[in-house]
Amino acid sequence: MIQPITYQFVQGCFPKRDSAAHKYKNGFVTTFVGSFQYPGAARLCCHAAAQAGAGGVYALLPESLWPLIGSIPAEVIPYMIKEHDGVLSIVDSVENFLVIKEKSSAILLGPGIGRHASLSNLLKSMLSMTELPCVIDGDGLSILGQLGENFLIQHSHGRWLLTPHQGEWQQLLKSFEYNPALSPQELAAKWGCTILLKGFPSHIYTVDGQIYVNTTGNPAATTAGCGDVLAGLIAGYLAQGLSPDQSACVGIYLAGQAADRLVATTRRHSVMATEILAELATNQLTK
Ligand SMILES: NC(=O)C1=CN([C@@H]2O[C@H](COP(=O)(O)OP(=O)(O)OC[C@H]3O[C@@H](n4cnc5c(N)ncnc54)[C@H](O)[C@@H]3O)[C@@H](O)[C@H]2O)[C@@H](O)CC1
Ligand SMILES: Nc1ncnc2c1ncn2[C@@H]1O[C@H](COP(=O)(O)OP(=O)(O)O)[C@@H](O)[C@H]1O
Repeated sequence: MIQPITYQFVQGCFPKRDSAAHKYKNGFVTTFVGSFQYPGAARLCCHAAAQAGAGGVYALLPESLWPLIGSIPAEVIPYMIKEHDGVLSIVDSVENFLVIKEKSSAILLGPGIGRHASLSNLLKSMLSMTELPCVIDGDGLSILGQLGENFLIQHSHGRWLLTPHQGEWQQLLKSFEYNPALSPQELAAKWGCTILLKGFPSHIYTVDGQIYVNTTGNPAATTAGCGDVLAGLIAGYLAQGLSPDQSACVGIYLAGQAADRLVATTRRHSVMATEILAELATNQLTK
């Protein structure tokens, strides 16, 4: 049965914060997002994860982004990775990843990292070295396609959440040599991971066969960067202890609702990713 995501459902999922809370109890996110080509992806993902309430956000960033560090939110803790001729040092990346993942409770990989051949080994190492729940989006999905279906099945164990748009989904199926019409419901169970298939409406397919359908959102949010905000939000909730299914439902509902409010108040046909963030900062969830 397909279950609509409702206000009550989302409200019931929100993390509770008690008086003994401190930042490490609230959960940190380790992010590997953005590149010289896509600095905005780093900015949007990290901002969204912090705003969702993660205790902190670590960002593994290529050293070429250092001149732009001022555009990354001040709350984010950067770990700059050495590069040789524009290629990230695998040793440096993995060393830093090992340090910060120990202090984290969720990982976000992929948006805006690019698709350089060397990233395949890098992502493989990171994904093999952690048991933490992990959101994989954007270029991370393309690289996952190269790593193969068996790698996904062997490592996901219900902890990974894939957030493709239709283009990324079709590409992933092609990489795994699947019929493009294959049901995401069957694949979520086979792969052992949650799949959030973005579109209108967006659907969430869980490992145990449940399907959720989002009830918020509109095409105004089909602008570059809105997916990065969504991925960051989801990772932020994942870090605070929500399950991959809950994090996906909460993230997509909130981002869609923010876009709905913006369209209703501005009467515009289009919204920007930074406007979604600003809207969520003022109104997280409305009835
Ligand atoms: N400000 C930034 O730095 C931004 C960085 N981004 C990153 O840029 C990288 C490339 O992202 P792209 O999404 O452009 O990937 P691609 O460069 O692979 O483009 C997507 C392809 O899929 C096709 N497609 C089919 N259905 C689609 C759908 N529903 N939505 C989108 N495309 C569809 C498109 O026609 C296109 O050929 C990703 O890592 C992404 O995270 C983007 O999120 C945009 C913003
Ligand atoms: N047809 C649609 N109608 C409404 N919302 C959509 C539609 N397609 C995508 N979305 C939403 O718009 C955002 C865009 O995501 P995505 O395409 O991944 O953008 P990007 O990767 O460029 O940031 C997501 O929040 C997604 O849920």
